[in-house]
Amino acid sequence: MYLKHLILRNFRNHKETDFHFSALVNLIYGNNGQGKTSVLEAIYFLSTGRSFRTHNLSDLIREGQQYFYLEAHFIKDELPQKLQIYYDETTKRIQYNHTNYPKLANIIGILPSILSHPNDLALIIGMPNERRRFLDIYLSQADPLYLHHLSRYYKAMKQRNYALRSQEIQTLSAWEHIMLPSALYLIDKRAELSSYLLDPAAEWLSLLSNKKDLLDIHYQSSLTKKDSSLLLKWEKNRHKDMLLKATTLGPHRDDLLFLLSGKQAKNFSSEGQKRSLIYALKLAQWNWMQKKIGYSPLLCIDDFGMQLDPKRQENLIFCFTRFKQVFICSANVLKSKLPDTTRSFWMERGAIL
Ligand SMILES: Nc1ncnc2c1ncn2[C@@H]1O[C@H](COP(=O)(O)OP(=O)(O)OP(=O)(O)O)[C@@H](O)[C@H]1O
Repeated sequence: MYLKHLILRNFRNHKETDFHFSALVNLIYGNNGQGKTSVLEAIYFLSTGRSFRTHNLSDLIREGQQYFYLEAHFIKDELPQKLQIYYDETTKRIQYNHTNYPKLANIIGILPSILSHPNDLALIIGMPNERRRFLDIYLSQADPLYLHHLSRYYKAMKQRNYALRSQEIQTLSAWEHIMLPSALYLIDKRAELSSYLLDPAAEWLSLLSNKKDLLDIHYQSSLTKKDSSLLLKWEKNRHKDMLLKATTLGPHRDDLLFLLSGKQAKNFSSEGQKRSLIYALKLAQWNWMQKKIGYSPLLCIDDFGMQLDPKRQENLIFCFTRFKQVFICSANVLKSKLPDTTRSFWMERGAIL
């Protein structure tokens, strides 16, 4: 897949910006606050129907304007395709080729992408829910059944929590029986993804760090080999859960552990090592998604090379040569370090100069 042409109209600080991208590396560079990240935000929006900076679509409309419009022309399955999104305070229009879609959620999967953003650090230093979200987002994109079980599990668990709070002991078992198949599906798929990510992520990290950082990933599940019945555990925990008014065990409490050279990255690794680990995970995710969907997703990297030393930055650039289409945003990356085939766009006040 290859994003050829992108139009941003009244999107963030872009009035009307027209990008003709290279099928390989694209560098969007310029000083702070000029509209670089907004380009990646537009690509992410076309990919997921969401922004990674706001839940409020009005924030995306250029100040003083009434609407925003995005148009992407891309080649997929060797065919030229087009995706358009228009939004004003009252109307949303989503058109994929000649079909109109009612909801933004319908566009998920049309223009798949992997984004690396500075906030991704939360994946390592943040709470376990950040790491579960990381797994859930990618599993849901690639497997509709996962999304079904995720929603089914959380809905049933909410009901179980309600029953715990209102002391309706007789209904607990029914909710637990609904939660069980979905819980098992979520745990199984998350463990599978974690173990799949390990090899490519370890390989990318070794490349980035000149073989210094050795990665290990463990999915910490509520279901262990020693104690394999969730149903029995929920039953055993009912008294405790009733006191705490919440379900204390299940995939909603699971976590992902990142170890660097045997030590927990969250507590032991330097900032540059954590950033390198994030890049390695994102590149591994790209590998995983490509395998799942059968073609290359777009790779978007915001604030390229942040906190990496020059050698690691150089290694990261070398990694790009293994990918198809890449979009890099940076306020300071040197053009000369990037491959000769890179197409560069210098941004100033929401326009290409
Ligand atoms: N709805 C909007 N209308 C107009 N301008 C906006 C809107 N939303 C954000 N901006 C402004 O757009 C500018 C560009 O933001 P963006 O994050 O894309 O910049 P950037 O070039 O990536 O900056 P940095 O290098 O600092 O990350 C910012 O100055 C921001 O205040």
